[in-house]
Amino acid sequence: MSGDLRIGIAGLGTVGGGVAKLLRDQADLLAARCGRTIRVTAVAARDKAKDRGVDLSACRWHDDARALAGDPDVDVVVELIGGSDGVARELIEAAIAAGKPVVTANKALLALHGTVLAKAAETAGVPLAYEAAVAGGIPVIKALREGLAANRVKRVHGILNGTCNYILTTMRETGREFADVLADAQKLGYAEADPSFDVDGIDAAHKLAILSSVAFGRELDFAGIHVEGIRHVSALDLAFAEQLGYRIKLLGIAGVTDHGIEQRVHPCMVPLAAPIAHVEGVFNAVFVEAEPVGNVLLTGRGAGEGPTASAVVADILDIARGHHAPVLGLPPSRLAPGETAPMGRHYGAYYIRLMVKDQPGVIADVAAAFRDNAVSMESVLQQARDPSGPVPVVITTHETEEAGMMRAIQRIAALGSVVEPPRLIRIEAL
Ligand SMILES: NC(=O)C1=CN([C@@H]2O[C@H](COP(=O)(O)OP(=O)(O)OC[C@H]3O[C@@H](n4cnc5c(N)ncnc54)[C@H](OP(=O)(O)O)[C@@H]3O)[C@@H](O)[C@H]2O)C=CC1
Ligand SMILES: N[C@@H](CC=O)C(=O)O
Ligand code: NA
Repeated sequence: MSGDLRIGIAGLGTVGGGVAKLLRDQADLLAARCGRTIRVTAVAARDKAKDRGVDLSACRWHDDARALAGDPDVDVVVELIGGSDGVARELIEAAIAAGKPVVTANKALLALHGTVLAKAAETAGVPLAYEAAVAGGIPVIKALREGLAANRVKRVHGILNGTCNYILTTMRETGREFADVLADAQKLGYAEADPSFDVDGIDAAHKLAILSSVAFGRELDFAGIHVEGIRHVSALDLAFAEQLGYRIKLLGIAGVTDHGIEQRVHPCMVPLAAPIAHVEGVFNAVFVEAEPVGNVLLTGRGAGEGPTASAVVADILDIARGHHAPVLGLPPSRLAPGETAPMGRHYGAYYIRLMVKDQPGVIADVAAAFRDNAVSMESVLQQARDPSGPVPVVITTHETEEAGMMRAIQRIAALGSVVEPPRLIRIEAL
């Protein structure tokens, strides 16, 4: 490709609008960096009349976004609609079939159909770029696929959802309620169209599936990921965590274990001494452990208009320069099958908070449930004394296998003296 690079943008919301503005504002810089002018020639969204904060009157408008794939004035299709099926998927498939490079931020689509789409793109010989889909503005796909290409990755973990990190940080700092803080994240443009994707850990799992595929050279296995969100993290747990020398973060973790590659997303107790404990607000972080490089920590903004547009435009620039790497880091025929180690085999330490009736024998019953399932307690904390109502009891354990821990928790939950479902948070030794 030479001459002007003509861009068609589907979706003009937080990210699409941001991309149009960034291409306008940095036009000279981008042209200097790739030796070509990058122009938006066509756009599509639902509402033609909506003000996008950028003049798009010179662009062709398509009522049907899928028509961008066949528009003769579009060289590159940028999909910023979202959703794991429907128009976004059909547009990307049509663009690949038409031999047009695709840039997308759509992690939901890639997590579920990434292997098939990557194979289609490789077969057609067209780039499928998705830097914005994982950790927004942090160039983590480029880092793993290119900068760290000489390494064998052992483990990758990170804060992959800006909305959850913003909520956990703000709840801890201000004592405000979960729903109230979530509404703020939605106003700031961080949250997904359906915010339950954020708070239930699904968005982080989408990103982890992609990250893990690129890190370990495997087909994606979103269905195999163990996923828990942050709805049950209470102000009480946030405070106990600090008291014990931890901070609670929603982490995505993928790593090599004796039972295969583990993939899990859940709230974690992270030691306050770990750098990731201090990644706050909408910031994301990705920590890679690899040989021979050692440890690499990347941090930056994972959501919002500017950071996400930054990643989308970097992908466009790569295409303008004629630079592209295999979609998932390896030719599709070399990808290993995507299989995930069973969560029951996870081996780690745990924080458990019980609300119990303050009466004799409670701790003995709890300790017996742990003993019978080979779980060794590290500490027990009961601060308040209140014979009239339930009191919190916090237990931390030594490292143990998850399956035994779950059997113990089931037995503890059934005790008459335990008045609420036990709260369990895994402790990560980072
Ligand atoms: N927001 C963020 O911080 C980040 C978002 N992403 C991803 O980027 C993508 C876009 O997200 P975001 O910009 O936040 O979403 P928004 O909801 O802000 O924007 C979605 C856009 O898609 C348009 N749209 C929706 N349905 C259709 C359709 N059927 N045909 C044509 N256009 C349609 C909407 O049109 P209209 O405006 O007319 O309603 C809107 O312009 C998603 O995949 C998301 O996961 C990735 C990283 C960060
Ligand atoms: N909803 C996502 C947006 C970026 O992917 C988040 O909060 O991180
Ligand atoms: Na990124």
